[in-house]
Parts: sequence; structure tokens; C-alpha cells
Amino acid sequence: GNIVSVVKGIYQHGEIIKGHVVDYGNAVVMPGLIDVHAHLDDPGRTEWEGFSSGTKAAAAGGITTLIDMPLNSEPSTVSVETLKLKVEAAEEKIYVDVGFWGGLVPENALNVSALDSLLKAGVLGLKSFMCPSGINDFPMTNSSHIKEGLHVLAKYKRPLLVHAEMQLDSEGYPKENDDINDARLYSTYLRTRPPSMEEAAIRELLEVTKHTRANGSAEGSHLHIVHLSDSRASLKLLKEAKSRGDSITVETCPHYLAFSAEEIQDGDTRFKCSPPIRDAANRENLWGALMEGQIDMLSSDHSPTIPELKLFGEGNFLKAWGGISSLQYVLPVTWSYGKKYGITLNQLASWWSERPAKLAGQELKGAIVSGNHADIVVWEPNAEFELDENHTAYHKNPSISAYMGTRLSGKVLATFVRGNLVYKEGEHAPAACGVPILAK
Ligand SMILES: NC(=O)N[C@H]1NC(=O)NC1=O
Ligand SMILES: [Zn+2]
Ligand SMILES: [Zn+2]
Repeated sequence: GNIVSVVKGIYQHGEIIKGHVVDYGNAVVMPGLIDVHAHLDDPGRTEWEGFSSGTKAAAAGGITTLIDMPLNSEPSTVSVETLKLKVEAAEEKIYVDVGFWGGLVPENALNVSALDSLLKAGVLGLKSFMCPSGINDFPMTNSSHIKEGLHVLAKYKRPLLVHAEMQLDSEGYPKENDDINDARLYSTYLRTRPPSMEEAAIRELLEVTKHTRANGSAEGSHLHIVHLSDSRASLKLLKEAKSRGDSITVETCPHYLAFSAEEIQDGDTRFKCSPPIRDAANRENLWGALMEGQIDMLSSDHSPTIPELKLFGEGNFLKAWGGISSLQYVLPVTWSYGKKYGITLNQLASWWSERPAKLAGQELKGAIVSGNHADIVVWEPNAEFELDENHTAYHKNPSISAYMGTRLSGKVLATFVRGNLVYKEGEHAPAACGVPILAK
């Protein structure tokens, strides 16, 4: 299950090698991807996704560990009892290792013993929203809740992940029930969630993250901004906070790097997510920030639903479910769209493995070094494929994926989780040998 040694150089023909040798030729052998942001919706909404389908998709995409979000399942993971339901739902169904974020919600945020017991039960950290989440039993938190949460997390040295969008005085923005605005237009949706919503949330968070600095009252805790889309004011604020010593990181997702608002057809709600995909100039800036290291890592924010809730007939951007379905495709998508920016394999491994491992506290994952878990993806960067209905997809409802119809390069040949070959060219291992990861 663990890497015994990493040998540099090439074995010469005739050399005596003990054990079984697999020669992958010129394929890339990389640490398996760690997706710190996926909604597997199990238990309770398995028609949207599920531990079995979701982790099969992960394995087929070269992801060896994923951390499940506490919302979109039913119930949400906000207590010891609901975490227990998660772990039970995952057991014997997961093809890759799965950890769990717990929810920081108003109900538990000001209750230190509730948070203590949830953290002791093994969630790897907490997640909260600064705007409505779209899920009834997952209400939003304010900055007092977040401050309290960070102070409890400090004891455990675990992070708080925040969906950083804040509703502003919404005068002038289209609303769900407005009929004066054409809800089929992507531009209408875009106007409902301007970059200033991200900026305002981050500005407020930075009032709290000052306590995470060395000798601060919440030293040891860490704040992680999920799925950043605004590449301007928000990024500038984050850069300044980092330079002041705040313990803060930020992720973006492949859909913000691949797509732009200009290309989204009216009524094509596959592209609806929040924060929204912005214009092409914003995307260029995001790439720049990623390349310069201002954005620390990538995650999928795989947030699927059933096709009915995407309202394809109506194409109503204001009412359709917001979330992008992408789990299986993140490696080829990052590679295909990143090539023109000159991304390297080392950068891929840093954004998708090394830094996510650190965020999730997985010391034995995220790098191919002796002693680590043998979590490995083998892939062929030059192999191209068409993402059409002939392509085998393992996540549920692949038709809702925004990537359908694109041509990608980067084919996964094999995925190993702790030394177990869990996926090989279209076939999964007969047994699901992933394990639930609980923090100790
Ligand atoms: N509830 C949920 O998954 N929401 C996600 N969807 C999305 O597009 N952004 C999110 O935060
Ligand atoms: Zn979110
Ligand atoms: Zn999410």
C-alpha cells in the first residue's frame, strides 16, 4: 500500500529486478489527484450522484482521494450523527479514499461542544456559506459564526472552507421572479452575481483571518476560499492578506479556466454555477494568477443534479440548479486548456495533489515519495478523445456536464489507490477498496 522506494534512472535489459514490473513506456506517472471539493450527495440524493458512481468516476479520472462536501446529501453533515450516516453510506461502495468536510451552520457555530464533537468524530475541517446555499438544511453563516468556528478549528489545526459570495444591496439586479428580464439570457444570470459579491465576502472574511496569524487568537486554524471566480479585486485582497501573514489559501475550478461568459449560449443551463463563469478577460487573469502562484490549488466543485432540475426545456438561468458536473474530466480539462499557457506536469501535481493533500491534512498523500500511500495515476497526455455519448462516463447524469461535446487530451491509463489497481482502461476493480478517511 505504501511506496517503498523511488528509483531514478532506467533499468537496463537483463538487469535482475525482483517482483512484478509494469512498464508504462512514455506515459506520465503522477501522484493521484486529490479533489478537495466534490458533492457526492449520498445519502439522500443518490439519484443526483452517489458514493459508488462518484468514486468510480473519480478513479476513471485519475482522482485517488476526494473530500466530500457536507451539503447536497440528505441530511447535511453537520453533527456526529449525520457524519456517521455519511460513513455508513460510503462503506464498501467507494473506489477511492474519501474524507468528509463537516458543515459550519448557525445551529452548531456558536456551540463549542457540538463543534468539538464533530471534529473529534473525524471531519477533516468545516465548510460554510456566506450566501444562501440552495439547500434548506444548510443555512448560511455570518462572520461571527465564522470567527467562532475558526477559534475551535485552531485547536485541531484544521481548515474552514468558505463559499465566499455575499448578497449586496440587490437594487437593480434581476431576481428569480422578475419577468422583465429574460431568464434565458446568460447575461441576466451574470448580473445577479457580480464580482463585487465575491469581493465583499472576502473583505469580510479578512477581518476574521487576521486572528490566524502567528500569535493570533486563532493561530493554527486556516481559511480556504473555495471556487474563486473573480480574478480582480478579490485576488488582490487575498494577495495582501497572505503578505500580512494570514493563514489563507484559495482554489479555483477547471470550469472557470475553460469557459467564458461570451461562449455560453442562452438557455444552456449546464453552465450555471455560482459564483458564475465570467468573461474571457477574467479567465485570462485567473490563468495568470494560477501560474504565478496566487491561486494555490484546483478542485472540481463537482455539483451534479438530475437533468430535470437543469430545466433544459425552459432554459431558465435564474431557476435552474447551479452546479457543474465534471468529476471524471478534471485532469484532461486542466491539461487541455492549460497547454496554451505552458503549464507543466509539476504544476499539475502541485495544484491537484500536493497542496490539496496539505489542506486536507493528508500527510501520506499528494506526492510520490517513499513511505507515502501508493496513490498514483498513469496517463497519456497526447491521447485525444471526444467527449460525446460514446465516451464512457461513470458519474450519474453525464448529459448535464458542461464539458459534453468538447475534445480533450489526456487519457487516464491506470489509477492506483494505496497500491490497488482500481481502474485500468475502462475497467474498474471488482471490489471497491477505497476507505473512509477520518481525522484522528
Ligand atoms: N449547493 C451547491 O452544491 N452549490 C454549488 N453549486 C454551485 O454552482 N456553486 C455551489 O456552491
Ligand atoms: Zn460553493
Ligand atoms: Zn461546492
